[in-house]
Amino acid sequence: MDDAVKSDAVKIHPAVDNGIPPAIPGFAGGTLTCRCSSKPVTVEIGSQVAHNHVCGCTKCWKPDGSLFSQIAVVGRDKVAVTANEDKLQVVDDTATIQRHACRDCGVHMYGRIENTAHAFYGLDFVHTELSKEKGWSPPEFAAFVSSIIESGARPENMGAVRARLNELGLPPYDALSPPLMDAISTHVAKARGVLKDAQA
Ligand SMILES: N[C@@H](CCC(=O)N[C@@H](CS)C(=O)NCC(=O)O)C(=O)O
Ligand SMILES: [Zn+2]
Ligand SMILES: [Zn+2]
Repeated sequence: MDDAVKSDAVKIHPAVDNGIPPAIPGFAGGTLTCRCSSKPVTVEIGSQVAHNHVCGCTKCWKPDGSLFSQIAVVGRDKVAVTANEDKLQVVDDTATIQRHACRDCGVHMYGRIENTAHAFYGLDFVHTELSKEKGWSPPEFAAFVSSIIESGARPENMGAVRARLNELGLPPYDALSPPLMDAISTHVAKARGVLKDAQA
């Protein structure tokens, strides 16, 4: 990276650019609200989230001007739409993750996997920055980093982006983190009967 460029000149996501607040022990959820000034969609999350991370893919919702999204998982039984559900529509019904977005402001309120055979079936994907509550589990890694190029990021800046992610304590990966990729492959191997005694 060019030493003349201050590393914090690389903006990753508003929730991490100025330091990443820690989880609060015992934190048990909150309310996500879309960006509409009138009749906002609200979604109640009834527990702490897991596997929070920033994602560079083109499919996850990003705030305006952000290189990455911030996304975590929570049990689907802990997710309830509590207002203006009629404004939600699925962005792409052919995608593995069905992202339910507000049709007026475009914010994704939750993503759901409906394929019962998928390794992550039972988990919904949520953006905790849509809540006013403090104490959510912070992002722990960066996923699909190379994919930011597909949204227009300059390939020659990728070194600086990865350096900044490392500096923030968000190790960069071009898919999910190794433990999550291992969990997916373990699930597939078990389903195919090629792995019978794994613990994961
Ligand atoms: N390079 C692709 C990667 C897309 C991708 O595979 N995204 C991951 C991380 S969210 C995924 O699991 N997608 C499933 C889906 O979008 O349904 C892009 O940026 O669009
Ligand atoms: Zn909205
Ligand atoms: Zn993504």
